[in-house]
Amino acid sequence: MPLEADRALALSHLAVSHETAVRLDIYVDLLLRWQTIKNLVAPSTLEHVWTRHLADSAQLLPLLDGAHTVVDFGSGAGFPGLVLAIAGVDRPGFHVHLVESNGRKASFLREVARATEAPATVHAMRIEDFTAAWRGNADIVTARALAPVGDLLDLGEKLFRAGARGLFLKGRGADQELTDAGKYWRIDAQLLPSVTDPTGRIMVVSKAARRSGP
Ligand SMILES: C[S@@+](CC[C@H](N)C(=O)[O-])C[C@H]1O[C@@H](n2cnc3c(N)ncnc32)[C@H](O)[C@@H]1O
Repeated sequence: MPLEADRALALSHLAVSHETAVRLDIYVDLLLRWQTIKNLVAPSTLEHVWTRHLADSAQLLPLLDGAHTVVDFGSGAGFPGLVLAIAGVDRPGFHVHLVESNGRKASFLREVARATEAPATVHAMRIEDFTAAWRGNADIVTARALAPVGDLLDLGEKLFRAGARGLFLKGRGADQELTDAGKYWRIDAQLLPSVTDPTGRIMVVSKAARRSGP
């Protein structure tokens, strides 16, 4: 499918303003430019960048409720965190923290955030170091294609203990991940169908507490 048709399909799923669509265009232009030298996403996904990456990320928007602060673990080229920041630009007080340890990807994230004026801060560091130093509040933790939910809960324990909810874009193994993590965590979670991927699931973790003892 040509890029223009993929863009039209993605935008038909997303209720975004003309201004947001323009910002997303800037994002995609930069991604295509940087990709030739920095290899930021799997080349096979570029043809469907709008549906595969942007619309996939943006489907979390309605689930943010009134969240002000989002922390995105392992942002890569910005999915889902940077898309949420761009699409949420008009929400008062909204801010997304993008945590990405790869320096080349972090530079790209900074460049897109600057060019789109997205309310985002890039933390070029390991998630473990970020959470250890984190002193703020987080309403939501997001992640896509980073780790099974049990590992995400380990990484974000401090944030979940303080009341953050999790929004994780998952594949077909989401049920099994919850079963595995349930050995160590008491989890209130819901699995919603992905709008963009028939095998995908959106995992909504409303509460997670580590089980004590064996
Ligand atoms: C498979 S990519 C997924 C990127 C993006 N979330 C997406 O869905 O396209 C995982 C990303 O997480 C980053 N990452 C992995 N472990 C990390 C850690 N402990 N701290 C910070 N970033 C990490 C990697 O550098 C990589 O960019």
